[in-house]
Amino acid sequence: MYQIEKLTKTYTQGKRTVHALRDVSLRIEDGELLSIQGPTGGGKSTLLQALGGLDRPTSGSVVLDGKDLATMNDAGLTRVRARTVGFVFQNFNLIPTLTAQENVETALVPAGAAKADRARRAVAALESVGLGERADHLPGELSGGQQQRVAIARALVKDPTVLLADEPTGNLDEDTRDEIIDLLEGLWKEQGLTLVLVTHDSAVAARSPRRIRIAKGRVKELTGR
Ligand SMILES: Nc1ncnc2c1ncn2[C@@H]1O[C@H](COP(=O)(O)OP(=O)(O)OP(=O)(O)O)[C@@H](O)[C@H]1O
Repeated sequence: MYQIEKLTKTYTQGKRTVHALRDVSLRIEDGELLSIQGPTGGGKSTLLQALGGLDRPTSGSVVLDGKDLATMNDAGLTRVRARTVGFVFQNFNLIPTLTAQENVETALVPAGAAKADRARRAVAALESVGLGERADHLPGELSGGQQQRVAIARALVKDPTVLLADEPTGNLDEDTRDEIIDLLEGLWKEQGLTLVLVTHDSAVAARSPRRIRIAKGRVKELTGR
């Protein structure tokens, strides 16, 4: 469970101070599927980065399973990212010179998994996203939808409890978008994940049981909680 209290993030751009998040308070239950919508520059990615311990807030707290990511030391944050939280991005962020399997295996290195264990788990993760046959393909030999499947396998191979997805369908056509959302929804249900999905796409957000909107750094519930 996430308990976020008075989360504020400011950036300095030259002489200007940008308030990316202003006093955001939010609770996200275990196993919840939450989508985040809002205009560009509203603070969506900043919130996701705070949830994943990728960036420290200016003030406030982000408590995940009783531990505050806002004040945790670097070693603690590395552990959270290695074990507890998986990320999926709009641009897939695969390493172009590594095969699909090798890309997935990279996620197991920080937690110290042995080579044989990494290989076995990476193949199983690729199978779970329907890409068992493509394990030895390079990203450049795969379609956008297939590359995003590899990225999803990489995010989930470490058995995280939380999956954070930042515009995961932003670079895909409508059919592929629907396939990827079907896949994420299926994995969310099967694995009991907490899934937080940033999306510009109302058709994607409409499938979430809970939706929030972030604009000018402030959060509004759209589903009447
Ligand atoms: N590293 C940074 N340095 C300075 N300003 C930043 C930085 N990251 C984000 N910002 C600013 O913070 C505000 C919120 O940005 P954020 O990326 O969270 O918005 P967003 O809702 O995800 O937008 P988009 O939909 O375009 O991705 C914007 O004004 C942005 O310019």
